[in-house]
Amino acid sequence: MIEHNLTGKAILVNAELNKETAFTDAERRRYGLRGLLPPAIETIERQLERVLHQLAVKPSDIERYIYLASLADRNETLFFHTLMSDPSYFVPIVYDPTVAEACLKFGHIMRRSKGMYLTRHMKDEFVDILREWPVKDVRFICVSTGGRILGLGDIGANGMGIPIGKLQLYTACAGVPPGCMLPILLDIGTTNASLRADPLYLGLREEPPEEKEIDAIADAFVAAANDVFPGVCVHFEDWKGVDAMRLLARYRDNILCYNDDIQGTASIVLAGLITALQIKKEKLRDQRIAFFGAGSAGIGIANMIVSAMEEEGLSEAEARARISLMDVNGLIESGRTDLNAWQKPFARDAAATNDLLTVVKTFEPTILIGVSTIGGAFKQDVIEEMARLNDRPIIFPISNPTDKAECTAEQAYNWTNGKALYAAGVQFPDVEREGTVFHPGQANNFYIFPAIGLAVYATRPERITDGMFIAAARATADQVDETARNKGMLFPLQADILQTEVTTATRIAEYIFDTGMASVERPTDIRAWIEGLLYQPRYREI
Ligand SMILES: O=C([O-])CC(=O)C(=O)O
Ligand SMILES: [Mg+2]
Repeated sequence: MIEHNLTGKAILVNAELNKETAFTDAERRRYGLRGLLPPAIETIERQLERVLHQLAVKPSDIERYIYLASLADRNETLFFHTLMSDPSYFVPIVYDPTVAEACLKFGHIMRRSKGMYLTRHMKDEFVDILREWPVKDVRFICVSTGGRILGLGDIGANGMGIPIGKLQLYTACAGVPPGCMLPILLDIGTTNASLRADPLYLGLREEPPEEKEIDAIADAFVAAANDVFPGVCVHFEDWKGVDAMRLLARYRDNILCYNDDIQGTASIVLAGLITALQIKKEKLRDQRIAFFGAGSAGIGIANMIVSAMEEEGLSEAEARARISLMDVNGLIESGRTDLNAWQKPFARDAAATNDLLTVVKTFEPTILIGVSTIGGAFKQDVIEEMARLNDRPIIFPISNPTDKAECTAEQAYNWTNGKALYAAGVQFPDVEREGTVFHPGQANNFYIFPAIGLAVYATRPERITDGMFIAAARATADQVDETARNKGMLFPLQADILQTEVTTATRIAEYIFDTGMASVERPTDIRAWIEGLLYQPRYREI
């Protein structure tokens, strides 16, 4: 039973309460809905049929995205029922890659405002403004400045599509109840001059301030969020890389927060590597890993790999020596004077170069990871060299959306004679080659952050640690069985995403209890307890 004091039309425009044609006769009488609805009384399954019919006649995924966004505004239950009925079909529509197009066009396609917009000019009033949010028990805030959205760069307030989409996946992929979530766009301005010149742009038409001011705004924001919503988890998403790393370091030991681009991405890449190395029957500690890209994702992955190698007995220095990074200015090597604090520990004593092929030839990596946002950066000669050096090269071009991937699945399989163990940030279709079907993996953090969310929702820890993300990686990898691995599959099936993430969340929760970080009592059966908390996309009595 949902508590409320609404009647008539007010119920039909409330997305949480609205059931449209599924209101029973008794509810229609009780709330004065009789003449406001057509006489048919339908099940949610019949309503889903109508949704699918309407989606089928849309000409493109962006149109389907717009339709689904309006459905979410109108009828939350039916929206999640739709997503959860076929996650492998719907995730690419409400999330990457379609959400990329939606963000680029955000000011043009917007219908109804969702979540909250806080601007830098409201800094002294963040508390009062957050109190305007109608829900008091907010447990998750996903906040972005839009400073680096996916591989699209700075798109300012257009980035709002990302906090909205990420939080929808907490529910669709891990069953976290949707009412406790708040997407926020923290508008600090944008460096994107063409957006600032677009008459339909919805954000501040200003350059962002300097780092010190950004930190002051972020400080005011996290303080206000914790003041208004005690116990809230702040999920940072798609900030400019250096801001992301600096602010994670600033807050991770002081408040309940995480950065999905740094920790979530690292966790899913680690999961893919664990599976790939199970296929190869090798250890992580023996690998040599080359990164093309050394921003927040690259550094996040590199650091998590170092931690995982340390667990296998290497020292930190030994682990770092097995990693080579490149950024736009070339190899991260000790002669560089432009390295940031997070890159410096990875500087190698090697000759300066900005040629990836040279790095591959000299460093001889077993694993190549792309986090550069430069589409097509893994050229044929680079991939062929990886195949010459390795019987089964591991190739992970993670940048997204699709046209930013450093190489496609088809290229990787063709250029390695089908030997590559491949995963990208977006889902590429299966590739058929000389009678064999290859299944490219999707190393996307959506396997991880909803499960972290569910575990945090259940156990209420005071901090989020890298250990939780490593536990999530291992749990995800453990769910790829031998039959799947034999087919070269690196991740669990997306069709089973809810079961997968509940299992992952159970493992994270166990870790949280084992390490004494939970603030609730340990139940005897953690999985059953977590299952009891899951949101069900079914109509409840009102
Ligand atoms: O959203 C995604 O698909 C992955 C991600 O975090 C990013 O690219 O920033
Ligand atoms: Mg992101």
